[in-house]
Amino acid sequence: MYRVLISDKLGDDAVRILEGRNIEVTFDPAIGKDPARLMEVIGDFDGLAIRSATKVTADVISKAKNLKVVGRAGIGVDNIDIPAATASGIAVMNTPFGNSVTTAEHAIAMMFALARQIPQANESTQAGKWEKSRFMGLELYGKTLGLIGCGNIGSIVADRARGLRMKVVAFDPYLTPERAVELGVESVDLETLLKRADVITLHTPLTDGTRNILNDEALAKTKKGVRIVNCARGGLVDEDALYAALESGQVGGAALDVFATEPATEHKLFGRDDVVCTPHLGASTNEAQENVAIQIAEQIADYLLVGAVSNALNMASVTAEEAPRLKPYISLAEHLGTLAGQVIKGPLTGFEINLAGKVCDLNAAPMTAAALAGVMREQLEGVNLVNAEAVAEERGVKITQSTTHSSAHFDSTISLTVKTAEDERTYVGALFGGEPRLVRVGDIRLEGSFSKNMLLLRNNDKPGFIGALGNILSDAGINIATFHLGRGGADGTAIALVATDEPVSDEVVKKILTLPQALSAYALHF
Ligand SMILES: NC(=O)c1ccc[n+]([C@@H]2O[C@H](COP(=O)([O-])OP(=O)(O)OC[C@H]3O[C@@H](n4cnc5c(N)ncnc54)[C@H](O)[C@@H]3O)[C@@H](O)[C@H]2O)c1
Ligand SMILES: O=C(O)CC[C@@H](O)C(=O)O
Repeated sequence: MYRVLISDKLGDDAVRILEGRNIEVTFDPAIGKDPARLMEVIGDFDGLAIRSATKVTADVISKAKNLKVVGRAGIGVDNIDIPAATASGIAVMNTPFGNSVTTAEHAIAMMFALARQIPQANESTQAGKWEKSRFMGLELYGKTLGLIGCGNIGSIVADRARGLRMKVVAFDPYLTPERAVELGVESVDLETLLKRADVITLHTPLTDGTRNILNDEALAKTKKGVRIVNCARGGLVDEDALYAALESGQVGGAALDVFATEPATEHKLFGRDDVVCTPHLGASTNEAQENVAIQIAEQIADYLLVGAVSNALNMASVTAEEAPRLKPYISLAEHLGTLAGQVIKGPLTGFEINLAGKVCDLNAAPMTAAALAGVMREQLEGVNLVNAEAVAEERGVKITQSTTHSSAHFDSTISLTVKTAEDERTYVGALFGGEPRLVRVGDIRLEGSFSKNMLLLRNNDKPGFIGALGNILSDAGINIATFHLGRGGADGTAIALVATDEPVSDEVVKKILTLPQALSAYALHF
């Protein structure tokens, strides 16, 4: 039974869904705030579901010996060390849409709070003051909203702002002209946005390209009195620069849901009349939390139980519908890779995979990853579908994928060619009744299934070899389970694929190689 830890506050639906799918759940939001405890317990779990409090650091990952998936109920994954997770073969998923509407609404609410000073007016009124003349607001109708980042949340903010009859300009290097037209926004460069916006709202991830995107220099280019809203990530706005710009009046007000350091319990921007703050509440509605809890629980369960991959940040997607169809082909690809990995000597330099026939209709990425993982696992520990491509790329392996829509003798075949500095080998496999079979080695056709202990032999196709081989194996107490022959190599050679009940030792392999017809012999395990 798989075990999942929920280490942050998450909607109850997550527990119900996971348990309903026969997964054991530990729900303890205190663990997310206690890194030492997280390190202590994480080794017991196959899955981890989090929000933003739990920090999945490289240290945590190093202790997560059974962990297969980290699911972030939300969007931002800056609390997860994704390269470390990938290196350990752990899938990282998020729920990119579940809280978008709620967060966009928070940004709009923050814009209104700033424009009409609602928090300050509320506090003053409830304190018994009636300061009607103190709170002169800004009408948003006809004003220009500058969106920095126009993805899921930015687009919804644009839509709501247009409903308020604001003009929307957007800076987003990835916004296509067609999408801008569809959204009714004007796509502009950052300089233009800074110059024209009455209110600027940020909706980008925090990356090297966006960190401090509103710094001293940028704020100096804005309209005097501009309002700034940040419901995306702390660190997008340089907080010292913002403080100075508020002091000088260059910025007329700021509404911040996020901070460079969180939780932000003390801050130089606190206590100002021109600043409105919330404690990272963007996603905090029952609706959004229910959405993300349900989505992440289903994604984690689908991944662990079915092999389906949705919204993963470090591997290709596989739908729950295609996962069962892909499964036997993934197994075939992995068997071919495992075979190849046991035969090659020295580091892998090139890897080619060709899908032929009906298999071309399926998602190729998991098959490529499985075959690569199979090859490399023989040389490196801990390679799996999640990290195979990254590990191969790191080692400079040239990966080539191709498809051929017809397959000569089979419904579908997977062909794998592996290259090292000295060698190049090709293995082709197909499915028989859903089971993986080897159907070609180099240019020699054969038809053999994979089993736990095997011998792969190449010999000159001359009399006496099979009898002598049988004698060596029987002298070593090894029983032959199945024997498949392939003949007709261009160089007059034959291939034998022999399944044995017992493993074949190196010593026995050496004896086989003393036979005059023997060209190569490999003891394989699957
Ligand atoms: N406050 C909260 O509680 C809360 C809730 C949800 C999401 N968020 C945050 O909101 C942000 C946006 O989320 P989203 O779902 O819209 O993400 P998204 O990926 O859909 O959109 C981000 C957009 O930023 C754009 N972008 C990237 N680099 C840019 C750059 N240098 N300049 C301008 N634009 C750039 C991208 O092209 C993309 O369109 C994320 O940081 C997310 O973590 C915060
Ligand atoms: O879980 C939260 O409350 C924060 C969510 C938000 O920052 C996100 O990135 O989805």
